[in-house]
Amino acid sequence: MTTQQIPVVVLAGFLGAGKTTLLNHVLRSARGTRIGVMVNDFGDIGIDAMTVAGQVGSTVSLGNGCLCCAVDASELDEYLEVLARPASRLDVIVIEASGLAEPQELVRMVLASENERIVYGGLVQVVDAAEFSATRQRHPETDRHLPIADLVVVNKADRVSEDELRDVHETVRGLAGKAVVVDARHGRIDPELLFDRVVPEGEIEGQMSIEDILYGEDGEDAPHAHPHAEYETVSLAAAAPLDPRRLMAFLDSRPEGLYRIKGFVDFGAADPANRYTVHAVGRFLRFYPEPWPEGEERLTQLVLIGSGVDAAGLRKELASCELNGPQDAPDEHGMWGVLRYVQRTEEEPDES
Ligand SMILES: Nc1nc2c(ncn2[C@@H]2O[C@H](COP(=O)(O)OP(=O)(O)OP(=O)(O)O)[C@@H](O)[C@H]2O)c(=O)[nH]1
Repeated sequence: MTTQQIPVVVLAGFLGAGKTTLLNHVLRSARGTRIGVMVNDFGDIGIDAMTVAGQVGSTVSLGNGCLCCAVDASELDEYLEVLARPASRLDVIVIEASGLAEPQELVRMVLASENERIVYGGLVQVVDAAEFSATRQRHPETDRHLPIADLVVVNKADRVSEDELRDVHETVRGLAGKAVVVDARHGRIDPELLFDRVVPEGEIEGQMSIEDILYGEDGEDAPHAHPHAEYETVSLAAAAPLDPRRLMAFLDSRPEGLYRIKGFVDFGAADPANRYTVHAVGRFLRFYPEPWPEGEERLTQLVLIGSGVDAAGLRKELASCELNGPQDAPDEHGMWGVLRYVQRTEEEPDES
């Protein structure tokens, strides 16, 4: 009996590009394909793991830290072992890299895995169409990530004009070599694009060979540039609800370097029914209210990622948003500032 190897697809892209959104779309529209998910979050609180649509028993979170910096592939192997055991009956495994990971390192680690039940299934690189130029300027290494991709998704097509989208698409196509380049809104790609791109043995589609990736183009295992060396992460978990006005004042004046915020906010009596998922990517800010999951502890959990930021100052500012007991109740219009950033149409259910 021959055992089918499970393809392991690496899903990468800069902070906030839309990896989790794409992954959730794929999970929702998988139609019978059994997908195992490995999430590599950056920050003490695993926000991504919490926002990936649950497939019980087939999601593992790699927690704080960057997988691409692990000294060897043993931690990855440990998790692959869990996901790839025959009882899981998975058809494909997707590793969502942290937004600061070096995708080449992740690919190397999958290729180096000793697990015989898995095979490298390709690299998907998600690009934020609206932030692409700015990200390239700040992180020129972005250009190195595209040629090793098998599929590049130019996401957030809705956030740019048609001309801008064409420009980004053309630039990406120029950098991405033979990779397939598709445009998307809210990560809505055909899931088949992800699963059918199993790489033929000995060859990675695109310009680089497996040897190039394993040993570096010049045959040397050169140390990789770390975008996250310059980034700092601040995590906050607060039991007290936040005051909407104070939080908005904080968000409206957030420093330039604070590129990414994600998490859940409890506004207490100002909206007892809903938990507010918050996302900031660059100057983009959105709240997504949804009923608190049953039995879930009412906590605010935030992860802030930025470069050149004053972590202690941010912590202090966030702490000052917490409500101090009943005498500190938010006023009745307090939520207006938050509701300006709620856009329900963005998370429409899939057409499929
Ligand atoms: N307008 C718009 N917003 C999008 C699109 N795709 C994702 N978003 C929003 O962008 C924000 C970040 O999306 P995520 O999917 O969390 O991004 P990510 O790449 O997983 O983020 P990190 O894990 O922090 O690197 C969220 O508010 C998403 O709803 C899109 O195509 N258009």
